[in-house]
Amino acid sequence: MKINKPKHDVNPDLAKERLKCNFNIEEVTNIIDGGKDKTVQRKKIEDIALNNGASLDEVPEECLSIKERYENAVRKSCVYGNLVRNEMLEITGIENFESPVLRRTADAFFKDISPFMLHLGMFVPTLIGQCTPEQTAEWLPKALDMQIIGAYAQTELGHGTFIRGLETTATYNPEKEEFVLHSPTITSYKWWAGGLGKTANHCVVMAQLYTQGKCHGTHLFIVKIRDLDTHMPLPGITVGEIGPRMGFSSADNGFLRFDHFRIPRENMLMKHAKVEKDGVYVKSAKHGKLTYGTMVFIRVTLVSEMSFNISKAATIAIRYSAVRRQTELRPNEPEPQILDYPTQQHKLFICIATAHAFQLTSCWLWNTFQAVLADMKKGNVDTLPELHALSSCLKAVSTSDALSHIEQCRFACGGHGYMLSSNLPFIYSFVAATRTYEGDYTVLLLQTARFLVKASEQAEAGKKLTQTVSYLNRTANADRLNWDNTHEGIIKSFQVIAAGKIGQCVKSIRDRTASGMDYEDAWLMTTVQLVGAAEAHCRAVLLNTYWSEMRKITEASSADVKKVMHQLAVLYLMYWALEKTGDLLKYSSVSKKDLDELQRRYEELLAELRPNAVGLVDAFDLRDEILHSSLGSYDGRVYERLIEEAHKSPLNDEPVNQSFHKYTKPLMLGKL
Ligand SMILES: CCCCCCCCCC/C=C\CCCCCCCCCC(=O)SCCNC(=O)CCNC(=O)[C@H](O)C(C)(C)COP(=O)(O)OP(=O)(O)OC[C@H]1O[C@@H](n2cnc3c(N)ncnc32)[C@H](O)[C@@H]1OP(=O)(O)O
Ligand SMILES: Cc1cc2nc3c(=O)[nH]c(=O)nc-3n(C[C@H](O)[C@H](O)[C@H](O)COP(=O)(O)OP(=O)(O)OC[C@H]3O[C@@H](n4cnc5c(N)ncnc54)[C@H](O)[C@@H]3O)c2cc1C
Repeated sequence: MKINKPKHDVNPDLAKERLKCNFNIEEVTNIIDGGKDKTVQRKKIEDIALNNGASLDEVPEECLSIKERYENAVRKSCVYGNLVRNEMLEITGIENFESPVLRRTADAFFKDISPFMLHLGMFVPTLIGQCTPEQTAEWLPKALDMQIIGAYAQTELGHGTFIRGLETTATYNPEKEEFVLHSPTITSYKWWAGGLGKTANHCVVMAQLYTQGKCHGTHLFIVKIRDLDTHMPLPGITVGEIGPRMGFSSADNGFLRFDHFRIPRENMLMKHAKVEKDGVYVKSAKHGKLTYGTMVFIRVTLVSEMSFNISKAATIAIRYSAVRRQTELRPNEPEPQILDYPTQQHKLFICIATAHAFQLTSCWLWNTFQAVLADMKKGNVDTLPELHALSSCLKAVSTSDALSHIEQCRFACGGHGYMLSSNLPFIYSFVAATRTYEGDYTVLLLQTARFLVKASEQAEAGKKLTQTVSYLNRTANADRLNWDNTHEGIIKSFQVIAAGKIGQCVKSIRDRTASGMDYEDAWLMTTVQLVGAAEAHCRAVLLNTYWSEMRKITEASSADVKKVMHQLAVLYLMYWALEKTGDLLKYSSVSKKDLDELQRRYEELLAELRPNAVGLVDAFDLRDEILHSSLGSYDGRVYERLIEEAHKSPLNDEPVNQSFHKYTKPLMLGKL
């Protein structure tokens, strides 16, 4: 594999690490990309970005003012958008406009985020999923060609989670064949939509549909909010940016208020329901929640997005840990590389394993999603509830795990990890938002719990369950599992934990209703346990999927690659078994001796993986221009880069800052 040659000598410690690596790095890269041809395609697309000015910021993004950051991000988005439409989509195929490769390449342009991300990320998928064929023909080519730029305006100031509580109204007027969009209250302001504040000229709006005097619940509408020539907001539209946030600093999350704003009837997205010219409401969907389709789609894609973000953080922290030396172990001996500390390995190797676990699970989830779409095309919506339950818990757990692993990577880099130039704070604050957006962590786990409680009751009644919950059929009446210290045994024990927790929830709800509580209150009182049960189910799914997909995907691999991929998966199983010892003690016959043995094996495994650590992150094949990190670049010039970045601080533009003469000196002289 052609590695982009570093311009400088590689740090000697890092160079030695690469010599220690005992597997074929390119083979692992191909596995991660999904095949050799995919690696070639990815590199081709990355080359297009890198040869066209990506990563060329004279002043680092973080040193710009809010306005400058936004304007710079728009400039780069236009260069990038143009490359996407003219060159990259030709390679991926237009149907793969959401390809992870495009997403990954975008990072070569944006350290933080593109104000156009939601255009491709949510606006376009909504058009694809919610339009009739006529509407698709009208809007989609314009959106893909970026003749119109869109946002997804669902959340309001008063409601994000509870979609049924949204207050924006779309009232149909049959005389004019128009909908009137209105924001009746302060809490009905649309709030948060990415790109809505300053960038978008269109948006998809979720609003309560009224026709013939009746409310039919939330539906989607496409709305032009700005003049395409002047970009001025149209009369009846108040639109702006919501203000600085923890991350997303180069984008324009927006607010939007409608004052009796009129749109043509055809602007209701009518794939699943429509309003006839005379105002008659017709529902064609066989499932009530198909208008939520974009959210399901994004939840599915976020699992792969989390893999990518963990792989960036792990690459930075592991390369840095190979370069960094700290603390004498024995007098007069060189200080060890911090990567030699088992505590450091404990923080970091799980990140490599998790990146693989999420990548393989995301491919499996994507295939499940495609199968459900195919079913729905044939009019069968029976598989949707399982997909919703699965995508909800995997979105919740993958974003939450990614966040804590990335924070560990930052801890692993000590003080330098706190520098924006390390890129870890950017990655962290980007991922922090994913735990909330597209469905809050707790809320989504409670969605999965609804499905699990029903499934458990069906298992109790002797019904055969679908694949991801079929373990409930086997474990419904199991009390404590006999501990079996094999890999399959660990996976089974997680299924028994999940089944036990779900069973306990069902019992709590029944006990509470039996003592006179109504079902809603009994459910509410049990929600802490229900979240735990859904998380346990998700862990069982993740462990099982990672293990079985890893074995499948490495069937034809070389022995060394097989070995290291196997070691990572075993590490993942052991890590989670040790994290959940309380649950294992409760639901299996595991003994203190078994757990001590597991701990010993885990520590040995860290040592076995140690020589391959740098090779494993090199296999993620993240070019420096995508990584943007003073600590994580391929050549390991950590200290030189930290100094170079420090010199870029605008505060170093002059030797004395004017504030000295204005304020400090008068203070020193007692003249203030
Ligand atoms: C041009 C240059 C471009 C440069 C950039 C390049 C970028 C490259 C491409 C980018 C690629 C990828 C990046 C992607 C980035 C995305 C960024 C996203 C940003 C964030 C966007 C948002 O946040 S949008 C807003 C999201 N909001 C939410 O998620 C809200 C959460 N709430 C809900 O989902 C629901 O309201 C609820 C699930 C909590 C409950 O809903 P509701 O009250 O209506 O339902 P009920 O409780 O009554 O349930 C009834 C039954 O329905 C079931 N249900 C609920 N939801 C669903 C569903 N979605 N599907 C199926 N079934 C569902 C529910 O379980 C109930 O079932 P029963 O129990 O059987 O009754
Ligand atoms: C960076 C970012 C970008 C975003 N982009 C967009 C966008 O482009 N378009 C868009 O429409 N929206 C967007 N959002 C909004 C996002 O989807 C919502 O913030 C998210 O769905 C959570 O809703 P909320 O803010 O109302 O939180 P709330 O629902 O108010 O949550 C607050 C707390 O209450 C708890 N809670 C709420 N309901 C329940 C319940 N039923 N049971 C138990 N606990 C509960 C939650 O767990 C949480 O702890 C974005 C948000 C962020 C942070």
